[in-house]
Amino acid sequence: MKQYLELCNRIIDEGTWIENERTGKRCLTVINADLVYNVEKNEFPLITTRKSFWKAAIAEMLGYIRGFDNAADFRKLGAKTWDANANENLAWLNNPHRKGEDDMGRVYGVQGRAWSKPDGGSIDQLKKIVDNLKKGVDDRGEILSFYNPGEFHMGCLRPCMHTHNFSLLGDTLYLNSFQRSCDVPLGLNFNQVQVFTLLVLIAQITGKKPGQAYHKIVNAHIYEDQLDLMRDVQLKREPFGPASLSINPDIKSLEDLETWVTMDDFEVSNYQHHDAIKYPFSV
Ligand SMILES: Nc1nc(=O)c2c([nH]1)NC[C@@H]1CN(c3ccc(C(=O)N[C@@H](CCC(=O)O)C(=O)O)cc3)CN21
Ligand SMILES: O=c1ccn([C@H]2C[C@H](O)[C@@H](COP(=O)(O)O)O2)c(=O)[nH]1
Repeated sequence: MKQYLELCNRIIDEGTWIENERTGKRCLTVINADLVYNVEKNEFPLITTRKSFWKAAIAEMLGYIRGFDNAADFRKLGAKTWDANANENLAWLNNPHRKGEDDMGRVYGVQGRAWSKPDGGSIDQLKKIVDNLKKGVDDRGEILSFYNPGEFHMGCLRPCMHTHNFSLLGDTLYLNSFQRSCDVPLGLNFNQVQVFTLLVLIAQITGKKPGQAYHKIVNAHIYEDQLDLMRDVQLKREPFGPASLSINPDIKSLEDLETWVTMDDFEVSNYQHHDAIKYPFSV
């Protein structure tokens, strides 16, 4: 929580106003933030200075793991987060690659599970990582990358958290996650939960112990219409102590994650938080 608050304060104290063409809004912006989550000690990085909808964040990550390309599938799992990008952005609505209502195109999980090969067929990056880690193998290239510039024109948004790099030291699993662009009031609240949960899940299904997760953010911003709420409401509140996450121990394989897992398989304890804050969302 402390590192989140420090980043928010840093943006407010040192940020530069940048005009963003895609959304037509100005963003108060800093470059480079490094967050670390202690997954080993189960210090779940939930924001406490407002209510966090952590189940939607995990649902979104599970949708990426399943390779979803449709906002309706995310909704069924419990995340409405892709509705706007799939159905309200004019550039995407006019894109000939859009397959209709709720289609997100070739984004995130599609790249993670079915990266198209130029010579035909596709690559399942996540399955390769899980298979290797289960055997105790880290080939120093255990990388799940959603960033495929050759297919940006076929998706509604370029991935923000674009790369997850796993590493094995003995039987401890580490994760470095890279994010190019971060909406700190809304997105980061979700992304922290996702990095943490991804490491816990992959450690659990490969029989490893989770260590630390390292989260690198490049462009960290607050949109102009979010600033007052962040500065005058959220940052005035006193944070509470960390919560912890528990996951159904029956989840044992990638196939389990792909087939029967729901949000009922995740529980949070000791989550003390202030009231919800409704931040504006920019499409
Ligand atoms: N401008 C922008 N910011 C983002 O954070 C973002 C995007 N676009 N586009 C793609 C995804 C979608 N994400 C989202 C979308 C919506 C919420 C959101 O509205 N969260 C609310 C309520 C969540 C709920 O009720 O389930 C929140 O208070 O956290 C969060 C992350 C993160 N990403
Ligand atoms: O997981 C996510 C997904 C998206 N975001 C934010 C970051 C930006 O505010 C927008 C994406 O806009 P770009 O113009 O493509 O950078 O969505 C996030 O914080 N986390």
